[in-house]
Amino acid sequence: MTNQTPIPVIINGAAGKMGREVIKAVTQAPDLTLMGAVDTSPEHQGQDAGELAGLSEPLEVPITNQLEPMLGYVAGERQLPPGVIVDFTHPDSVYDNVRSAIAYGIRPVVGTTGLNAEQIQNLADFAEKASTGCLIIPNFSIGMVLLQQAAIAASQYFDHVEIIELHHNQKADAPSGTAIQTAQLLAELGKPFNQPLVKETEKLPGARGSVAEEGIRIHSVRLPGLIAHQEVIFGASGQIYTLRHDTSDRSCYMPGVLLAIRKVSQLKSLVYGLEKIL
Ligand SMILES: NC(=O)C1=CN([C@@H]2O[C@H](COP(=O)(O)OP(=O)(O)OC[C@H]3O[C@@H](n4cnc5c(N)ncnc54)[C@H](OP(=O)(O)O)[C@@H]3O)[C@@H](O)[C@H]2O)C=CC1
Ligand SMILES: O=C(O)C1=N[C@H](C(=O)O)C[C@H](O)C1
Repeated sequence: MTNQTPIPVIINGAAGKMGREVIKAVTQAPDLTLMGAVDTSPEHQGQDAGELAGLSEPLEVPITNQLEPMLGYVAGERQLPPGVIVDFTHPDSVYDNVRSAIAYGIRPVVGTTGLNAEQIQNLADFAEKASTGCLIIPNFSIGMVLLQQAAIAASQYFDHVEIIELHHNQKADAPSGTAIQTAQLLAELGKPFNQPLVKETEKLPGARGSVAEEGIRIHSVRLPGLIAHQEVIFGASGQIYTLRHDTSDRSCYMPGVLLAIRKVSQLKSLVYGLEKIL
């Protein structure tokens, strides 16, 4: 792998919590080369990406807010393998970012959550027409994939399930992308969950959480001190079965991010979920 020409990588949202981790991870990977670091945050314009990520040496890659020129620059480097852009920005901008990247032939690896089903379908259509790989991964940690697989297995035997997701209080979207995906995976079984035994009244709106597909409920907690956590709680007569995943450091996402960067150029369409590329 190290003898091959490295894959050019752009990080969008490079100055953010995830972006800084990705700068470190990409820089340490011999088969990848960081060519661009994009972020709209005004206070970081022109700052060196290595310095921003706390590396000992500068990377000579300045932060820029100019996404399209950066996409054009990397797309123009014809002697290099196809470029990849990793997006950890904001739910409001990710859709346009991904469309722009595909238009330039740059393969998106999307960690940003908050895309709705219609947006994902539009991006899938766009990627298909362009024959361009695109990965949308609501959660890059292997522990979450394992939790979801255990939850799918359990859902065949339990008819009642609720999801609690807990995150830091700088998170823009709720419920989390991971919780929505977890509910979708359980709903694929095609059976209704949580048939009510009584007529329920919410004395305060939202007390029973949000209702996802097949009646699966999701509750969102936001507190300083948390990073990212999820419980899937199954209930049946006389027993509770709880699955829980805790993130203590954002480095847990980096093996999944690097895998996605290496895999996305082998794809010709949009793929959703880390479990599909493991
Ligand atoms: N898939 C996964 O495994 C994970 C996904 N996430 C998701 O990733 C996203 C980012 O999370 P996190 O790093 O914690 O967020 P941060 O707010 O720490 O970082 C986002 C960065 O992107 C910048 N930004 C905002 N809009 C744009 C834009 N249009 N173009 C370029 N840069 C932009 C922000 O600047 P400014 O601050 O000035 O707005 C900020 O520097 C969220 O959606 C989160 O849910 C997070 C962790 C894991
Ligand atoms: O904002 C976060 O932090 C996270 N976002 C993703 C989500 O919405 O599921 C992944 C992980 O939970 C961390």
